[in-house]
Amino acid sequence: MSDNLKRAAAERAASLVSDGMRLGLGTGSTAAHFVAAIGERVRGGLKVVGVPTSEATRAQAEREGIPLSTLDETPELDLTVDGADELDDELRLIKGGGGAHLREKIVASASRRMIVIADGSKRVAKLGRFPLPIEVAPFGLKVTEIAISKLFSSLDLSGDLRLRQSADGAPFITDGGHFILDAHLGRIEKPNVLASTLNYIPGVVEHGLFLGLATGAILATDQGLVELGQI
Ligand SMILES: O=C(CO)[C@H](O)[C@H](O)COP(=O)(O)O
Repeated sequence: MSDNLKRAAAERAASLVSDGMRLGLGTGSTAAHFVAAIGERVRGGLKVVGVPTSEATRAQAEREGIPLSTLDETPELDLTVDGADELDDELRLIKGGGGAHLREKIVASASRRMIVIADGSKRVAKLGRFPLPIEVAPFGLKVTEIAISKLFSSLDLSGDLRLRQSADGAPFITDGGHFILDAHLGRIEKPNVLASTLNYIPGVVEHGLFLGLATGAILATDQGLVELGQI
């Protein structure tokens, strides 16, 4: 998707922001346009406070001059705007392509509204084409991997689990100091069952299925913006 379309979705989301709002600031290339748009408005006098979902977003928001807070200081947020790797018509998401889904999920769960901004091609009939990111503790990696594979078999899911690597070939390390296993599943028939059972596996820190968190979506397409849910 062109950067102009990402920016258009982000600017529409930024137009929903008003004085006094406590904002969750998402992570990724689309969310970065939202952070830039909010920065511009802050420099024009908008009064908001932001809670970043990653160290990268924190650094960008600081450069933009957006006043920042933490969830400990500000545990209730009015609106989170974030990107997604996949979404379906029930506003169920796969996130974590950028490896930030642990903080993204905590921030979204602290928000009254979560609006997804994304490229229209990320809208799917069934989740799972995008590999599901599963953040895991480095300790006992093999044991956790085996437990996840057994869970997949018991749910009739097949596909590889791949340890995410950085450009230098070393394991990718999240902001929380964990690894990510990307599950190449193809299709996820029952996201609710998979989401809840993954959470029971010791060693799984958080997965990228966001269910019941997004309240709306703004999708950028060549034909214009498409809005889903409550905006
Ligand atoms: O979940 C995420 C990061 O963990 C991102 O929001 C997701 O990967 C989408 O990124 P982009 O807007 O660059 O396509």
